[in-house]
Amino acid sequence: MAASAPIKPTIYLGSFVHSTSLSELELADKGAIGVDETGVIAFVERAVENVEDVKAKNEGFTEANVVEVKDGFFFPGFIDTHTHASQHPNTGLFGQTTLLDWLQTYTFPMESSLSELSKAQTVYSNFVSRTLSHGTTTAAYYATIHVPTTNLLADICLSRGQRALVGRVCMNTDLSPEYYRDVSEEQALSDSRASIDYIRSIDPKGEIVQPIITPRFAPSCTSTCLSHLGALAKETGAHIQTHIAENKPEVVLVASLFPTSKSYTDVYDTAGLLTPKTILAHAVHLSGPEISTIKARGAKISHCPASNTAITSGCCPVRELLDEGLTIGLGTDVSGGFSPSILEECRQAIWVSRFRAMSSAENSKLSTEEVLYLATRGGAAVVGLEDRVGGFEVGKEWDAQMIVLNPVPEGGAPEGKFEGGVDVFGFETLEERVQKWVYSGDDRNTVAVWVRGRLVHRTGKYLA
Ligand SMILES: O=c1[nH]c(=O)c2nc[nH]c2[nH]1
Repeated sequence: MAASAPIKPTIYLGSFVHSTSLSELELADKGAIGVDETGVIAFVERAVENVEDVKAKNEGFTEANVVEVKDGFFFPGFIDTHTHASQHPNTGLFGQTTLLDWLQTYTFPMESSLSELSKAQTVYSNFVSRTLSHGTTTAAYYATIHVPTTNLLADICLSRGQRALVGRVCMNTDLSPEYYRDVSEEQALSDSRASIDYIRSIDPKGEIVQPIITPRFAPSCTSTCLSHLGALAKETGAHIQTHIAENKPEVVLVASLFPTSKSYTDVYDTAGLLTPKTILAHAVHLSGPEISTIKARGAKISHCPASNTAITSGCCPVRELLDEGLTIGLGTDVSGGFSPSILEECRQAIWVSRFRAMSSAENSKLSTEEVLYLATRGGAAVVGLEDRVGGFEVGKEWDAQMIVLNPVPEGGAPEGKFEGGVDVFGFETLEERVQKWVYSGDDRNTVAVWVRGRLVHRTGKYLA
């Protein structure tokens, strides 16, 4: 279905849960959320006893569809602020490597092979299906240096209805192998421009897909290349994504490659790459002055805890970054990260914060409420969609997932009865159900997913 084709007004009936602030969730037991024919939330009602009354009193909803959640709740779609679609086949493959040798051993060979259209079609279609199945309604994607297959990823997101920022990766230094690098600064610029133009041609209003300028990271780009990309961002108003201060040897490498820069952050700042539309992934090893500069420029942070642990980059001081007032979302960072699930990233963010609390930083523990905020409203602010998605308010678009929690049945699973690894017994409060989902849930609990009111994923038994 075309992204802007009208849909039937629908009332989403039953419990809903969303963040109202960093530390608070609203848990509404008997909700009714009306979504109009454009996919926008028209009303949000609480303590609903009878859906017929809701239909009668809301103009345009007398004939509305009703989608009811039983044994679960509606939750905002997840926002993955940093992931590499092109590394998906490597998910789980990282061995004992750390960032710089991991790139050479696993990442560049895989990415370079995605010049092939048929392989890219298979990998990207699969990854979009996989992330949707985990409730990811928006993703900031890295593709590869290849324009045709980067554009293909944007086509796939648009046709599947997943919101996406799609980036053609730029890298022109000999950190990358000869078989996989931009041959010149000019090519990095012109290929980036070509991909921006294409993505804007298929979705001129950027309702579902938008381009994002993607210098891989400072060691992959010459300062001229970075400056060209900063100027391109200014000219086109496009978003920017890159990596920063992920591991210590990388920080040392940047200092040696850019000896006149004050810091890693300064390399990007000098090139005009730190803007309110910039997403900086990792940010594990930043100094105080760097944090101040990032804040002053309004750039955003993608916290990628699974990846930071898997390739042993470090423990990002998220509590301190939040206290400094930075805007933060979560990123799966496949395939440094080993899971395409933002729910998994919520758990990993909590664990990393607790390991920090047990070692040095007592007050660093993140709560369930806080990570769910980062996964939704925080992520929305990171990708510049905070006015449109991330929570359930009138005027926001219906990007949502239906979560169902069922106990494991004795002797097997009767048709339509069993979803996932969360056992509920009927006496849990809604708050307890949410906690249990965060710690033991997975994609089996995500039985349906919508973007702008359109169904983009469902399990076989639901909403057939
Ligand atoms: O986690 C990461 N994944 C990458 O692909 C990458 N490239 C530079 N720095 C990186 N970090």
